[in-house]
Amino acid sequence: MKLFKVPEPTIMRLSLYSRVLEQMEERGIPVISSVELGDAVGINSGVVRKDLSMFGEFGVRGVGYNVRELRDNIRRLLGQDRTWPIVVIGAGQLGSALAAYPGFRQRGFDITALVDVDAAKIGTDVQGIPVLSWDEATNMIQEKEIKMAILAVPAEDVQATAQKLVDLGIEAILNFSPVILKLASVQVQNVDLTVFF
Ligand SMILES: NC(=O)c1ccc[n+]([C@@H]2O[C@H](COP(=O)([O-])OP(=O)(O)OC[C@H]3O[C@@H](n4cnc5c(N)ncnc54)[C@H](O)[C@@H]3O)[C@@H](O)[C@H]2O)c1
Repeated sequence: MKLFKVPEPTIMRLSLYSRVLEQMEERGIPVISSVELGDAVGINSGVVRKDLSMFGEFGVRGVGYNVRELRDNIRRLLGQDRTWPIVVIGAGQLGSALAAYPGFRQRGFDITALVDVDAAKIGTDVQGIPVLSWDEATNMIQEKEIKMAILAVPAEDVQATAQKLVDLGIEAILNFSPVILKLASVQVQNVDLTVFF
């Protein structure tokens, strides 16, 4: 496959396609057309065809795409064919719920630990995932070369915490805290669930 930079909206659509293809594969469906895939994710089939053209010509005109082959290609492109260790910062209600969600692991994201400053939480676990102090987490992030973090701390702690993560070598942050992070040289995705209502 060619190496190229895929635009962010395309990446978002690819992960939707990947999810639909996963369900198709589970149901034993071998082939899917661009119209069916478009209908399943609510996107025009022309956009689907354009997105998928980056994988070359393996779609068969008038027949469709091989479900497994397409899914494997998309997974590879999205980096879902390997495991990414992640730390969750903040073992509160949100951080604990995210850590307990099994879907992350199914998609190759392995939540290795939670980190908290609350002595009552440090040393406990969330469904087997340990809650560490910053000292413990600092060692672990460096030893395991963890590059991704989820931020679920109160607003006032966000900027300093994010900077600490960058200094530890974190390269991508999914930020749930209600602060728009200003950071150079790292990928930040700010998530506000209320936006989706
Ligand atoms: N984006 C969204 O849609 C969305 C939804 C819900 C909550 N939130 C935000 O997520 C954050 C967490 O919410 P919550 O309900 O889990 O809060 P919470 O109070 O239950 O948990 C916050 C946790 O962070 C810990 N903490 C504080 N400072 C820390 C630091 N420097 N390092 C590590 N841990 C630290 C606290 O001890 C606590 O355990 C808040 O900022 C909240 O506004 C966002």
